[in-house]
Amino acid sequence: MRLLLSAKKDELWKIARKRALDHYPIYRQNFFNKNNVYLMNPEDIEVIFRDTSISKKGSYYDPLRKVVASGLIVNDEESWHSRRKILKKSFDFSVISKCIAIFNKEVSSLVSRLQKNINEEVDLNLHVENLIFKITFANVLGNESSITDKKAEDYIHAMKTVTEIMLLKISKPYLNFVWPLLKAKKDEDKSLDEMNTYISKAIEENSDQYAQKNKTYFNTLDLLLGAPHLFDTEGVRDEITTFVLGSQDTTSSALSFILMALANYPEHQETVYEEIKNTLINNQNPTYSDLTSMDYLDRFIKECLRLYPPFIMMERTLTKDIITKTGYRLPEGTMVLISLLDIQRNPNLFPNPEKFDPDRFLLGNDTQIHPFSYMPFGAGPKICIAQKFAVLALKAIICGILQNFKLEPGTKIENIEFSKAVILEVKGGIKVNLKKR
Ligand code: HEM
Repeated sequence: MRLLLSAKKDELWKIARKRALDHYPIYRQNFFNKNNVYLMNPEDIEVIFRDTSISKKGSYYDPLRKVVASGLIVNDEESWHSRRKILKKSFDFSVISKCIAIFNKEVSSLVSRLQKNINEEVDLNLHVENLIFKITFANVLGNESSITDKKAEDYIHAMKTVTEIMLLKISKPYLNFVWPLLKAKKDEDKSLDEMNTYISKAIEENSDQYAQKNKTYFNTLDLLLGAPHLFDTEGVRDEITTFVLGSQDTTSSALSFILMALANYPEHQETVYEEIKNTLINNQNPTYSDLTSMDYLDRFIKECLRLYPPFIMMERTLTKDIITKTGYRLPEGTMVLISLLDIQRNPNLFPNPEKFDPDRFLLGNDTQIHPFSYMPFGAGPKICIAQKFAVLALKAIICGILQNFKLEPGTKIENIEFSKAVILEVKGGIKVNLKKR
């Protein structure tokens, strides 16, 4: 333990990766007197993730609770079930198929902006932040007209401060004792206030749509306002903030790594591009069915999310003693950590794990993959509610970019070093070179 504490942050990161490789299927690491167990065997994980009566989301998620007290992602109460049932309707076919027009509009304006960067090395993440915020928010409100670039930027700025502080609290839980004295607390309160004011105003401005009669289409806000017995004023705000927070960094991270992989593997980029060209013959915008029909793009994204899972770690705290399938006794109160980065690169679960091979996910080959060994969107009843929406958005953005640009590497895969964050990032960001198609 002393050895661990004295090592530098980078060293700790490497030690954690090596431990995961050396100690499959399980290892323990005490952290501030807490009994933390890393599980890697999919059958062990399945027991905990399928049965919500034996575990809950524990203190790992506390910093998030400060931001979205009752939001779905941290809700372990009875109400989770009924709230999720209602919110799930936000991602019904009738709703997300309508979002494709918004995706296409935002992607077109991104492409126009990027035309100015031809032959330059760009960090595309910086360019897509606004786009991701706008498409998530437009889906929630069913209306994008009230979201100006300036408003999006201000919100994203406040959200970044809050997420950085969340990371600080997760990595240094002992700060809790002196938190009220720190400047970070003031920054957190100010940014949270800005976020809440922004969302409350958007709710107020868009609530009148809900009152319209004979609606055939219900966006997230309609669904929330239509169930006041489940969502009070704060509940509505918490769920909307949860969607925005849950979407922003995860989707940006996924996109950055996908673009890096496209740029670094030109043969795969060509195959993806051919598929796009053959589907969108007149270089038109994709429809919902175009996006769902692109199988190679689908496998390419899956392989990127295997090697580069945006949500690095999931956690559950046991509410009962259990014996794992591999025979270990874990007492009530154990914090179980699921490191997606390690599990999805483990050679016991993925042969030749470092090889970039989208065909692992080819129909037939994918039967070898245990669903609880590949979980970029989580697994079990608490799986990401917006998985389909996120993949469609990623596909629409990639279509727009590859229809107009050829990508060459700025950042080289062999040189990347991950930042020690909650959401997967590369130190110094990911850069690609934009060439004209
Ligand atoms: C590539 C993008 C995304 C990734 C990789 C991702 C990943 C995840 C993961 C791993 C979980 C499970 C966490 C756990 O069990 O501890 C989760 C849950 C969740 N995600 Fe996503 N997510 C993405 C996009 C989105 C988007 C676009 C939204 C909203 C519009 C969203 C909203 C949520 C919500 C509300 C939950 C909690 C669900 C529940 O507990 O019932 N996510 N996500």
